[in-house]
Amino acid sequence: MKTIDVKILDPRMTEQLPAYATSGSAGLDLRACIDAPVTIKPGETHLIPTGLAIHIADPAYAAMILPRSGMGHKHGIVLGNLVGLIDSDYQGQLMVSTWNRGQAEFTLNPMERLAQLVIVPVLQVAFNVVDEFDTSDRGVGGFGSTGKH
Ligand SMILES: O=c1ccn([C@H]2C[C@H](O)[C@@H](COP(=O)(O)OP(=O)(O)OP(=O)(O)O)O2)c(=O)[nH]1
Ligand SMILES: [Mg+2]
Repeated sequence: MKTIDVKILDPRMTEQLPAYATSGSAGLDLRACIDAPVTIKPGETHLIPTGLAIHIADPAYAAMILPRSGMGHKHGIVLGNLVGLIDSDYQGQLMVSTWNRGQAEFTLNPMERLAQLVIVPVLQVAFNVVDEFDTSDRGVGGFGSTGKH
């Protein structure tokens, strides 16, 4: 397993470092490091601190912040940026843009698990400028060009 550096910015996280819930888990749950409950009205977005900073350091990796399915499906709590992308050289606090896309108020409690972090491989590329591409099966077809069924 790869190891990355983490800074604990909120002492409450010392005992609750994100961990894989099962041996096959892809995500590490992030907690709302807030001092008091935060009520998020329908349509509102709040930037919620997680009490942690990570430094991935290796440009061949990044982290993504994704919603938790239960929060998104049951409570309409998803991400204001839809997906958070954490650069390998980012050293600041992990922040969760928390959007209530539902119809009802949602109260986020201190240290509640609100989103999840996934570490993913990344390939950095250089551009080779061309006038024409080599022929491909798809060509420029997209946006439903292969039909519905
Ligand atoms: O949900 C998120 C998304 C981003 N970040 C941090 C880590 C990331 O490396 C940095 C910049 O994110 P991004 O590049 O997506 O935002 P930007 O609006 O382009 O800001 P910048 O100009 O700082 O790159 O903000 C978070 O903490 N949470
Ligand atoms: Mg950016």
